Amino acid sequence: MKPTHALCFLPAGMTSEAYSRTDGATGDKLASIENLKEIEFNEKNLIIYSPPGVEDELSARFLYSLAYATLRHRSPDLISEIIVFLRDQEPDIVRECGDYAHFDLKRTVWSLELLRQDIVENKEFEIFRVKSPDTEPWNRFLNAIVKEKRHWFSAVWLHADCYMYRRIWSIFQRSDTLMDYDYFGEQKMLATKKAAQMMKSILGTTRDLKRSRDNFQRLLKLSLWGERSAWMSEGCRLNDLLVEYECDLLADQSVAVWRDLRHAYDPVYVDIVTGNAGFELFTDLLLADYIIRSKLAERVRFHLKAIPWFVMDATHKDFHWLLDFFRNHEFIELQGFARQIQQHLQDRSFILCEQSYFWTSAYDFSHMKQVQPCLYVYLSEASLLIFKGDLNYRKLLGDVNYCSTDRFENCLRGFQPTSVCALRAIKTDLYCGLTVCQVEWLNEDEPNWMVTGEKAVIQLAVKHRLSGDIIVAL
Ligand SMILES: O=P(O)(O)OC[C@H]1O[C@](O)(CO)[C@@H](O)[C@@H]1O
Repeated sequence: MKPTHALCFLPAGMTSEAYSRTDGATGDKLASIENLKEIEFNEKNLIIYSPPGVEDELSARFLYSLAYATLRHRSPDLISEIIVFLRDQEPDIVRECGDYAHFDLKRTVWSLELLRQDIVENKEFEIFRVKSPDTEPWNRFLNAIVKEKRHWFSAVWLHADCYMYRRIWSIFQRSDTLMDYDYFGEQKMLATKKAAQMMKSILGTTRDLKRSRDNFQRLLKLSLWGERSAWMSEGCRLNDLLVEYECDLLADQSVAVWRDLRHAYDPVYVDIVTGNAGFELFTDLLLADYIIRSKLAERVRFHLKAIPWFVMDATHKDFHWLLDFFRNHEFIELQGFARQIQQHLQDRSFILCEQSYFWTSAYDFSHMKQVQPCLYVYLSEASLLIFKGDLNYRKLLGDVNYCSTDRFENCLRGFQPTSVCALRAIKTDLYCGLTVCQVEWLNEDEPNWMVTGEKAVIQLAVKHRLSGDIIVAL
């Protein structure tokens, strides 16, 4: 069942009556002018005054949707925040990137302002002109979108979201001095530093955990909840928190994941398509370390992002930065963990997969077999493929507004190189695999529950690999 989002995502400052009564006669004058502007924008851009229907693709063309609220407010705000950040950090950036960065920054800020304006005015998507390894595939993707879906507010939301992050990156690619600069790097590093104490105490609690179903579930759940900020607060205890979070798990197939892994044929590989950097990446490493030490698999392979992505996503650079951070930290527990990871990398029980731009394309995963067959085959060598986070979940479902009770495996639309597990803290109005009425009950309690990241799911679609059968026929 799908919820009605009628009251959840009204644009800021707007009442539901304002939509039904457009005369603006009541209330404060300024608010009415704002309301009128919104109405004008909506009419000009053919915004539909309803939430998406079942099996519609999410899009900002639906007024009552998170996509609309994001494109109308959050995305332009995010670009403004980058601009403010660049201005504040100019002296540091010039120190890091060289004197000429001063001039490049001016041009970069100007281009970011234009991009912001593009979104605000609902312009058409443009093809990319700056040469990068993924320019051609991106342009092929953009050229294949039907004309009516090439604008920010008419596009599939997933496409618009990914396109925005790729556009931001391409602005930085235009200048020699800033092309390697990670504009989200500072946030990722600060968050990691804040979490050091917590990571130290978790390492203390999880050291030498024996192979058991309970311990596996504990580490899987830790990796799921890895981005919750409560972890950072002083004095919180791992087991207490995991117990407290249990009631926020709307679907929990962790036992099935354990069973699937235990019965997998050799050689057992587990692939993790990571989400956020910092503390969340630390929890992924902890899970991977446990998988190797308890001999559940002989190899864990990590897929990281090739470019700065959705603010906190982990890139290869973030991975190496985290290792250095641990190595040089005053806490001996963190130093020890760095040595352990280094050892896994050396003996190839941990593999950092070759950088793939597929993860930072706008393709949903059902297109992988056709667009990136080598990656599909590579993933099919694994016995278990774990996807972290909300964005990966949207890519699994192709941003299709499935009925919330539809089975997870039926919503993957053919993408199943192997057993697929989603560890997802819910941040978007998109779900499947839930029980009847679960969404309605949650809506009654708190209409915005689906954007807070407080509820989560562990879901699994099993695909058994036959013994010795590593390569999947395309
Ligand atoms: O870091 P995560 O969990 O992948 O979340 C990214 C999500 O954040 C959002 O920007 C919404 O908060 C979505 O567009 C996206 O799905």
